[in-house]
Amino acid sequence: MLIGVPKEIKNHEYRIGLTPASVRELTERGHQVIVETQGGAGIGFDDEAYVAAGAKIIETPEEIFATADMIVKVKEPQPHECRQLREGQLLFTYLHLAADPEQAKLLAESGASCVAYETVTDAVNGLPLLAPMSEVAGRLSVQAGAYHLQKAQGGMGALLGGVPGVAPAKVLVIGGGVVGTQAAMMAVGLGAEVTLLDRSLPRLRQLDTEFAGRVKCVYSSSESIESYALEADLVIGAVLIPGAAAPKLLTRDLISRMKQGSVVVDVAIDQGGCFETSVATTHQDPTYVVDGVIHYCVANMPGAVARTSTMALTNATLPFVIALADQGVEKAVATNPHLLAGLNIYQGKVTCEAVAQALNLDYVHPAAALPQTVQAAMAS
Ligand SMILES: NC(=O)C1=CN([C@@H]2O[C@H](COP(=O)(O)OP(=O)(O)OC[C@H]3O[C@@H](n4cnc5c(N)ncnc54)[C@H](O)[C@@H]3O)[C@@H](O)[C@H]2O)C=CC1
Ligand SMILES: CC(=O)C(=O)O
Ligand SMILES: [Mg+2]
Repeated sequence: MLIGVPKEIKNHEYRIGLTPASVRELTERGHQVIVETQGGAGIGFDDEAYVAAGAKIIETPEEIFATADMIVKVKEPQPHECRQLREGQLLFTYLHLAADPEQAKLLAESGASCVAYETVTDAVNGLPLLAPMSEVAGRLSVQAGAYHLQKAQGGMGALLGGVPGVAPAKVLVIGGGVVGTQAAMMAVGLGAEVTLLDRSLPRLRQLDTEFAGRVKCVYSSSESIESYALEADLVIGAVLIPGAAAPKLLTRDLISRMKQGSVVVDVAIDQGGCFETSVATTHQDPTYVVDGVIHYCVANMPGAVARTSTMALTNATLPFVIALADQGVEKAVATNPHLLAGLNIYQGKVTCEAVAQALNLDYVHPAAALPQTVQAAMAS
């Protein structure tokens, strides 16, 4: 298969879909890989490293989109990238379609098969291609929050850990999955007073044991969200209903009653955000203020530490890239239900139920969208 890797074009996005090490794995299996010139240069993967791994360097993204059988990216394609996709082509990247009707429309119109990293599943109810970036974003969320609590950044001037004689700041983490757990761990490490809310009792039990009393693990309800948010210096939004738009858990009214100079970090912004006042921001201009509360809503937080993130992401995506390249999309998803869960758009049809629901579009079960011959093979 001819695999194409264009340079990422979102604001301050230096990650890349394949490292030279992952290119080598693919070329050793007989695949061809084309990489846009300077695609990994921002994080120390220069063109020579890709050539040494067996890739060919291509001058323009247009040539990559025009020739590759599979496009491997990191962030969701931007509108002019979507328009270059074509029928029969395979796109493998983050999509976050529930919050992005325009992208969903363009991808459906392209006729391409689009597999979203964030809805690929695993055998233990996890999201293995979201998890590494959630680990990064969870850890970063506390760094971002701590920074913006500083007076010169517009914050109230609080130090997360306090000092002897002065109480630590209060951190509220809403959602105790991968992002929330990593955020709580970092906040504990910095000495903050941490409360974590989740709606899953098994998850709360597990975290209560793991944090051994160092984090208050509380059931998430409108009441608990309100009472802890009003006391908080930093709130981190880390909820997810896979594939779906994030529920709005902090209302505008509640935000208006929070402490002046407090900070909210909405990590769930890529699924539309879990605070009513959240609007996606960029690394270049990451924050804005609503009613005295600083909002940090960067939709590609891991891009800030792009070298670590690229390696963590490609460690997880490579086995799936190999499966897709070796078998082609139809056979790969037909033989792996976890990859099938990643199929969001197939030849114009929306094949992820949560996305279809969020965007009020017709849903076709992914297995039913595949060609008859593949369906027959799946049934036997
Ligand atoms: N902004 C960025 O750069 C990045 C954003 N993300 C996003 O962060 C979000 C969280 O991701 P993960 O931690 O990997 O998801 P996860 O699935 O591991 O955890 C989500 C948690 O939210 C909980 N939850 C659901 N509804 C809730 C509610 N009403 N109240 C409290 N908890 C609730 C679930 O029980 C689950 O424990 C996702 O939207 C993900 O796409 C992830 C990486 C980077
Ligand atoms: C998950 C995601 O949106 C990111 O890594 O940018
Ligand atoms: Mg600003």
